[in-house]
Amino acid sequence: MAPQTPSLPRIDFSSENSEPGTSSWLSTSKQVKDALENHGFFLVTYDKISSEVKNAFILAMKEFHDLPEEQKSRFTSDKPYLGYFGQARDGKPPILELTAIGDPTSIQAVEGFTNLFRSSGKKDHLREIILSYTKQVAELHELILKMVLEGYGVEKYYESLKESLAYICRVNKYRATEPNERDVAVVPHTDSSFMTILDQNEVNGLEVKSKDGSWVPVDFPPSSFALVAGDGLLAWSNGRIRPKVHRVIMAAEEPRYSIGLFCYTHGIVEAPKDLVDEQHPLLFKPFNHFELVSLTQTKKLYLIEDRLKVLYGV
Ligand SMILES: O=C(O)CCC(=O)C(=O)O
Ligand SMILES: [Fe+2]
Repeated sequence: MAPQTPSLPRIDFSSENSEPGTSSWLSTSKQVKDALENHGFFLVTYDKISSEVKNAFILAMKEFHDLPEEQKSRFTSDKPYLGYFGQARDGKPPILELTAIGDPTSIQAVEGFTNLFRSSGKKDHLREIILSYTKQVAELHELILKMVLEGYGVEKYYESLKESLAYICRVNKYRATEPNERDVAVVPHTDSSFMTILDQNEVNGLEVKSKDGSWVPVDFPPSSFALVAGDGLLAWSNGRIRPKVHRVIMAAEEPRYSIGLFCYTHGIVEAPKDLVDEQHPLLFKPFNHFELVSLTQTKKLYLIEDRLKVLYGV
């Protein structure tokens, strides 16, 4: 039997719980808010994304990673956080190769990626798979965001926030490890996104840091996704939601594929005035979200949990 992760909150988004306006919607929104404030993390069961769509997406990414190094490396961008990255370490294949596609719900952006493949049949097929998967996970993001706003009684801001959302899809491939090899493949960090939805193949490896400092391995139940709070939610909630520290440990006979759909805003991140009062003075100056992403990368603030305070603290 798969190991249980009892200390991590799990929320069921079956259709009757995620229909806006119903009483179950209100109680699910409360669960979302409580899980985010207490853990910065939850597992969500959501059966609207079929296993066929998910498996086709993972297979497509496997095909990409099976391409020769030279071909993969041609996927680049002028933005420091997009493109393909994979570097051999100590003469061994890299433990982690990552591929970050900006704006992955737009046809043009996805074509920038699928154009790496030579056959036009393959390009069309991959484009459809990527768009189908990322659009459905983006819908899940929007549902969660709507619940967060509902939970704080500020759903009036939902439409304008939704209009400004921007996504990055990052696929991580972790190679199988050798017997007795146990690699910290992704060091402890928090995400600079508003929030991130993580999905994976059947190989575990993600761990989240609990309040007592211990590491809790995350086991993904069927049809579930992990929701990780990032810096954007910290600023927007005016300190009520803390980003979750997480890492990846690889010790597995099979490669692990994980997919992160990182949710950002195109514009400025700031706490709504309703969440600022005498008990909750404003903690961060309004900031441009993609400036934070660039600074995190170029100033090497990736590992600094308090980077928002350092950069934009009031
Ligand atoms: O592979 C995972 O499960 C998590 C990866 C991660 O934390 C990240 O890409 O920011
Ligand atoms: Fe992360």
